[in-house]
Amino acid sequence: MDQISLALLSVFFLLVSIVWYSWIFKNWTKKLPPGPRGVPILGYLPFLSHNLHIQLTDLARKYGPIYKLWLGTKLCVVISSPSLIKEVVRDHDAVFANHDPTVAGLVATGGVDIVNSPYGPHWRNLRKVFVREMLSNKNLDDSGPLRRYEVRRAVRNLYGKIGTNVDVGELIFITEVNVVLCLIWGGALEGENRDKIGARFREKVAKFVELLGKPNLSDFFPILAKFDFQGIEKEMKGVLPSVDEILNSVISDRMKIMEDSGGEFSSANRRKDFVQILLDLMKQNDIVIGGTDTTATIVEWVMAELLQSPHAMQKAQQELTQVVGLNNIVEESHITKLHYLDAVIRETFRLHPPLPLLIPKMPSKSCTIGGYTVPEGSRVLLNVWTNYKDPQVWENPTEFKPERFLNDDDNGKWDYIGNNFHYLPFGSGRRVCPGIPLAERMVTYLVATLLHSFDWKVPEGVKLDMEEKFGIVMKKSTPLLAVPYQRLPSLDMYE
Ligand code: HEM
Repeated sequence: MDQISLALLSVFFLLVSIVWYSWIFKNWTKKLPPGPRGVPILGYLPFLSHNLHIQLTDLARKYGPIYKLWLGTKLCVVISSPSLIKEVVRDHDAVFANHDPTVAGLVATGGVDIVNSPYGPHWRNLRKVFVREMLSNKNLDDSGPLRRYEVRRAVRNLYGKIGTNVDVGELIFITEVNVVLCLIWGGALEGENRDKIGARFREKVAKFVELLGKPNLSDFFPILAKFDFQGIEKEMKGVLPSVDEILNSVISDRMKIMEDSGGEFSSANRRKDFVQILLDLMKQNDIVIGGTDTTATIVEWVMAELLQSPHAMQKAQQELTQVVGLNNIVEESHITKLHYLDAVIRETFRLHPPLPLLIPKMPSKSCTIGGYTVPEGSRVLLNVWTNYKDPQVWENPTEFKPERFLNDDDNGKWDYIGNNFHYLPFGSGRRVCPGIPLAERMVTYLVATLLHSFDWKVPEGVKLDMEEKFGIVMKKSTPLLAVPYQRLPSLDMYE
């Protein structure tokens, strides 16, 4: 850092102190939640650990289910009991309907994508078209053959790798990218592009997601944002062109095909504003990135848990033999009959929720939660990870036990749509994940196919590492390597 930057930083800290203390004074009369003190100006920032979900859980034990952290000038409120989460996403849903985008997120998307758009007409239009047009039951049913094609392609890809180490996350990522690309644009990565671009794309997406979640001084001292002291904005700007370049090549191919064929976009019954919204949606990388990274991550965790619990792996495979048969291959129509596998997936979502703090929310006005004031503009983290480890609700919470989701009396109790505040892997309320119907189908279909077609083993001499690495999307700390062995009498059915 040069002299000028240092001088600027000193002036800045002086100004911030004034603003900070006057803010504290203004809010003195409000009953803010309890929380650790931290140090002047920086607040709790210097104490944040890299495994934030665990640290926030420890703090909840000390300060209770709602507490505050000062991170620079930003007040962060962490909420972790189901009853208080309900107050946020059900009782005050409209007030908490804004996400709180990071500077990196705004740089990446311009703030006009579904995830980062403020709650209002633009967001409502995008979301409505996305849900009604792209993720409708009809569109999902119509795109079934596309998913089948992609999943079978992944299995064929595995033929050549029998007996060797496979990076499970990478395999699933490329498959899922193509599924989402097909669903949104009707186009996918083809030919040599598939493996070459697919791997490069994954690397860029990993960086993109990492930057989104990285603690950034610009977020905690907005006045500092233009200096970009940590260079996160610069790094994001460096990653974006590669991500866009890959996506744009698919988009422009599809646009050309649609223009040449005078297809559905020019049909008279489509209103111009609707077409514009649809085109806006199609250009959004947040959907492709959000949808693929989360799905690949949970499939990797499911496979890791099953490799660690051979008994559960065997039970899931027995169910597949019964429902699908060894001379047949898995179809999406089998999914609703795979009850044990469904429990395995729900249990994995509980142990390793891909978004352990959901997406940070920002109240549009001050609001009372659990008797405490949550001021307008603060950052609200809903720590669902903590809830899933609560021994009052989950017996032996750290144990992988799919059976806990197999109680007949629980019909619908553990759904994904956010009605049960003890279990919210996809969030809840107005901003609940709109991708649930696709995610649910894809995760089950992918895992079912992998388990039905192959037996899986941990590579010789490798110790299975189950450590989590905190981020907006919480991944395995080391990628899962596993070795496939042929399970079906013949793999010709996949040709
Ligand atoms: C395992 C898979 C997935 C998980 C765990 C997941 C989880 C989530 C969560 C927790 C949220 C935030 C909810 C909230 O703020 O309360 C979210 C939002 C979102 N998800 Fe997903 N998601 C998954 C797959 C997908 C897929 C496949 C798509 C699209 C193809 C998708 C698109 C989105 C979008 C667009 C939003 C933002 C919604 C808004 O702000 O209105 N997700 N997701």
